Amino acid sequence: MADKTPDIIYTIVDEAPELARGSLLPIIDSFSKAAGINVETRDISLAGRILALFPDLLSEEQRVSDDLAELGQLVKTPDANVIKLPNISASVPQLEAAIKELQSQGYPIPAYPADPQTDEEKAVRAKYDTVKGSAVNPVLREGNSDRRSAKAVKEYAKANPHRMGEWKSTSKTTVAAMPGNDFFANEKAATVTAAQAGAAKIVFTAKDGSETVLKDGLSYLEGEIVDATFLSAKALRAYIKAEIASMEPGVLFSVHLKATMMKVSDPIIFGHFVSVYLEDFLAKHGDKLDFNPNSGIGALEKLIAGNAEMEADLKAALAAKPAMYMVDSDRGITNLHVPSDVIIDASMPAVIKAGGIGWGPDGKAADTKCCIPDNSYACVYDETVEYFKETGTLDVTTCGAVSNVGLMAQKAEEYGSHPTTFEVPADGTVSIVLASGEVLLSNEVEAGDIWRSCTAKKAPILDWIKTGIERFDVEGTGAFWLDKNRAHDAELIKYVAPALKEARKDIPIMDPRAATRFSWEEMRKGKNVVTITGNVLRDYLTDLFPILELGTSAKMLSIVKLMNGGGLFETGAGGSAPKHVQQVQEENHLRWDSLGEFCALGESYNFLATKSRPKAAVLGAAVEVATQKLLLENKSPERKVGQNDNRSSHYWFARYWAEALAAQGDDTDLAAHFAPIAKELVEKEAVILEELKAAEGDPADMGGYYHADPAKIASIMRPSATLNAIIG
Ligand SMILES: NC(=O)C1=CN([C@@H]2O[C@H](COP(=O)(O)OP(=O)(O)OC[C@H]3O[C@@H](n4cnc5c(N)ncnc54)[C@H](OP(=O)(O)O)[C@@H]3O)[C@@H](O)[C@H]2O)C=CC1
Ligand SMILES: O=C(O)CCC(=O)C(=O)O
Ligand SMILES: [Mg+2]
Repeated sequence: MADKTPDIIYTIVDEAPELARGSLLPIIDSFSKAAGINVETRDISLAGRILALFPDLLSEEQRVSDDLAELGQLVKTPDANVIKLPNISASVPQLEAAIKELQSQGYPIPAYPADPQTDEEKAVRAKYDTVKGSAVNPVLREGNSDRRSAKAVKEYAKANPHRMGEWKSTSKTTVAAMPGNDFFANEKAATVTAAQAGAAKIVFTAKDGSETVLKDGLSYLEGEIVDATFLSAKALRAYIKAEIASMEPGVLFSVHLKATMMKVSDPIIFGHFVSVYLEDFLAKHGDKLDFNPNSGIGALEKLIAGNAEMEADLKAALAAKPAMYMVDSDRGITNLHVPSDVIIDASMPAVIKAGGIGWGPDGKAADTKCCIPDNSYACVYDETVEYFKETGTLDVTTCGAVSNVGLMAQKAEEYGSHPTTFEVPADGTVSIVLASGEVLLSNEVEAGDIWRSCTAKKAPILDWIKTGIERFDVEGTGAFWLDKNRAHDAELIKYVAPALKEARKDIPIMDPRAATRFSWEEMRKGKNVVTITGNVLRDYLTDLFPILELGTSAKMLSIVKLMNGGGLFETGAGGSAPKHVQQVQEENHLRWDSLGEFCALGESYNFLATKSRPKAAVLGAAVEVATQKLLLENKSPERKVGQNDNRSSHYWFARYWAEALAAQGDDTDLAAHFAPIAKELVEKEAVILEELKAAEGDPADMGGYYHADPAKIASIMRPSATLNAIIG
């Protein structure tokens, strides 16, 4: 770790937010320096994390530090002040593409061993698995989550309603979950007692009595909630077949999972959808091909490219099934092409915002059946779809704001369950066995079932309840989203109910389906509502409500109050917007909106100000003024070449920020420093905007996708010499 913790750490990430950093960070650096605040970067990009795995194979110039490990330590200290932008949570196809790109740039790193055989291959695979999927957020999120829209952002959305598709009561769009034998139905849970605390392991016992330790070295704290559940592979396949068979004509078929965050379970579930969809093709050719359905139809297409018979058979196999919801109909990318293309938290709100429609292979909009296998959370989307069929399109000019307080700290619940998730090898029993030999929980399973155990620790649970009550007091309405009929939630209620009683708070505890309807009804009346939820619902709801209310979750304020006193300020509630990068590559227009970064930046300065740094308070207050003005003056990015884009919105942000600093009276030094800067930014408006606009229209060469060339990015993102000279 560096000698002195930087005042603020800004993260180097991937895709659109990384492009945006190229233009925004120089502005932040320059403004911070004037206030004696040092801002440093740390690299948590996918490429950076891959390179950090192989110091021994790289030359000195190629070697990079393991910044994620450093940040993982830092967030456990009170000094942490980290602005975290969204990063790629890599699926296997993304990981392979990033590795290939790095190899092509001369980095001698090994290929991803899809099917490791030798010890060496197994070791490489184990390394790569540490960067696969959501490998960053669970490490940094040492606190619970507080996500809401800033007042100015919400007011702007009400005054400037975004486009919404029309909901009709005749819509044939539905959500389809498994009839049973899923994670929800099979869940068992226990709260660890003082006597049970300590070491534990997960053991598989086959029918013949032979035992395999699936995971050793677990350790439970007193008060920790532990659960064990599984999803039956047979039941899953039967459900997929039944849902395909019962498709209505004209309706698109789709599946919505989180193969990135749920990196062990969900790629397997995705693979079952792929193999059932392609059953005719795989029956004929499967044996001849080294194809893992978990990688998707995209991987299969690459494998069979050039084989005319197989290509024709694949086409026929797909044509024999109902039309699929498309990721990109122009390029023929289906829902089942890549496991990370359709990610439920973003994909379901998009369907709902559009009025219950997806896009089919013909490029036309159509009603869509949305398969979400597990009943734990499918009910939220099912209830939402039914609610909109009943009540029609949401009026965003009058609806209230829905905020969330989510139990997230210390790898809470499903999002921390990757090391304790297994595809069961044979029929038998999976048990959690304590050091005493006591079996805490066990499930009878069959070969292929997906078994998993999740935990939630007591200290984060108590902190979450406290934070939830505080936000409820601010908003005035809301609920704890817990289902007394779900084993894990029933254990949580044993914490929540007494805490509410002790605090004399009358906050309802509702199951997710009831809470969904309650929240839509309350917010439709114009009320502000807090949803106090577990980790998965935190993720899902902080896209669902904002995407409908604000048009995008990128505008959310996303604060993680770290358990040991530090602050982690995330930008928005969404991801890294690959489509935005595509547009830059094609016509050099970046429609990424940095409003999330502005909100996080303001909070980060305000947090620094609490550590006796008064100038940070001045910068923070001015960021808020600038952000409000930017909204008021409509200077956010738009979608088309020639309109405002990310870079021009940063010009306006810098200008309004400098103007606010020049105008304030709390710190005369800062006012004097920024007065001439503000003046120059105003005077040179026309030439700066002209320089920025002149850069647009033609394809842009980034010199790499996952590991772009910093010089090329700087020239793409900072094309105004005039602005650069003023910023310095
Ligand atoms: N916190 C994190 O680190 C997160 C990371 N991810 C990662 O992000 C990647 C992409 O995920 P995906 O599910 O496609 O979701 P995204 O949130 O990246 O994108 C969905 C859509 O939301 C809109 N959008 C998102 N952010 C902005 C913004 N700042 N300004 C304007 N519009 C925005 C865009 O719509 P349009 O195209 O219509 O303009 C975009 O295509 C994945 O690799 C995933 O793992 C995902 C979620 C969180
Ligand atoms: O870490 C990830 O993969 C996704 C995180 C996410 O979607 C969220 O926090 O909203
Ligand atoms: Mg999310």
